[in-house]
Amino acid sequence: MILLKNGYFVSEENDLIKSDFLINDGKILKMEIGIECDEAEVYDLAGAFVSPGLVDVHVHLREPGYERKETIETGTLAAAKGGFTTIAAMANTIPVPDSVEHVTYINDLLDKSAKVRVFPYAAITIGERGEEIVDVETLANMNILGFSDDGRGIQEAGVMYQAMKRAKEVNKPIVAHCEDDSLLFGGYLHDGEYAKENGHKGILSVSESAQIARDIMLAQATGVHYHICHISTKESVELVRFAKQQGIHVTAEVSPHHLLLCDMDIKNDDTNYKMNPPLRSERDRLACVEGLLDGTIDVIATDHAPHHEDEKARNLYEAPFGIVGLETAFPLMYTHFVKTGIMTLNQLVNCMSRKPADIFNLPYGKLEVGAIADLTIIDLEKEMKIDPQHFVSKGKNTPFTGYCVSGWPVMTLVDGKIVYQAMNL
Ligand SMILES: NC(=O)N[C@@H](CC(=O)O)C(=O)O
Ligand SMILES: [Zn+2]
Ligand SMILES: [Zn+2]
Repeated sequence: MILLKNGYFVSEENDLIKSDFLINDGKILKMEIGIECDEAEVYDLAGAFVSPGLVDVHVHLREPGYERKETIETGTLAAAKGGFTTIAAMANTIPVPDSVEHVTYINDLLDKSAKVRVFPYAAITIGERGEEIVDVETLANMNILGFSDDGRGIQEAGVMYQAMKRAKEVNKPIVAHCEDDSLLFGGYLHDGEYAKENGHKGILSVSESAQIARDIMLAQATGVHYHICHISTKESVELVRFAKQQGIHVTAEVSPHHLLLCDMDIKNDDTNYKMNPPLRSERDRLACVEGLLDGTIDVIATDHAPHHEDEKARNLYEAPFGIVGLETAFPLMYTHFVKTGIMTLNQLVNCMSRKPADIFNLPYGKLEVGAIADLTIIDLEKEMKIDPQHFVSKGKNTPFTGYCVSGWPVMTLVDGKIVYQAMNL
């Protein structure tokens, strides 16, 4: 039994409410002030904030296959340190989880090494090659969150249509990285001011939005739950807004970096600003913020994409796409969106915990008596500079080095067990 004393949670009305939390057998047993319990291990939260455990539906753990970049152990430790209790692992590993054998192998590795709850995605197509669809009906029964070929778009409309039809039948979402390869023209940064001024090849916004437009029509035709990964352009947001108005079952995520940065924030061709989709224009960034605030975009997902230092040391053209995010997402969002009054703390908790659980039909993201005891304790006052050398992730590739932010997670509980605890708590 664990007793957390003197915490605060946030109500739907965005009021901070003082409470103790008694946790037993993986559940919240009591939630009120003045709980006493002799048998419990007691922790004084000293006024810290208690959030339902954060949920990240878009993480690259890299294992199996790319253990040099990250392992299940280091990636899930980073999740725990960042306050995430449930994460979903993308399928661009070696092997790709595209068969019963490969999904079983990955689930076994997760059972052995994961420090937080992890659901893998199964791929949509064999080898994420966009051609042959996986055995959707069988894989749907294997503890997977949904189907995704993240890292690549599905180029053929017919392949996507058939995958959606089959996913709909088994009640699983299609989680889509939207990118039309025929519209890339060798680009590797957003086709905007920074690319032009510095002589780089640009990625058109339409390479994302054109595929989203296609897929929204396919989602309407099939009735599948279609979830869009890392949305980044104004046009994409407008398409999702339209789709929701039509009653099409579409959800979308946005990453903290697309909410915080635009292409003009790139400094000195630093590859820590290179990710896919790229940092877009300020106008796109503002559209993403607006979309998140009005509910067009449902959730925040980090797209934690660790790479080795050697790989990121290459030039902008040659370095791989991707930045880490698990250990900085909450403090960045809290500091730049809640403290500035752009969104409420309750809205942030909704976007990072309740809604990601809800849209994927997971029983998490709840802070109430009887709920599963996935809790994140956050020191909203604690201010600290982001220093990648302190990351537990193997990936140090962040553009946020030196940002002074507050709202650091200090304790994370999964199923009522402490999986992370800061030294000073
Ligand atoms: N986002 C990225 O820039 N990179 C991701 C792939 C992806 O999410 O598309 C990766 O696996 O490195
Ligand atoms: Zn992607
Ligand atoms: Zn990704």
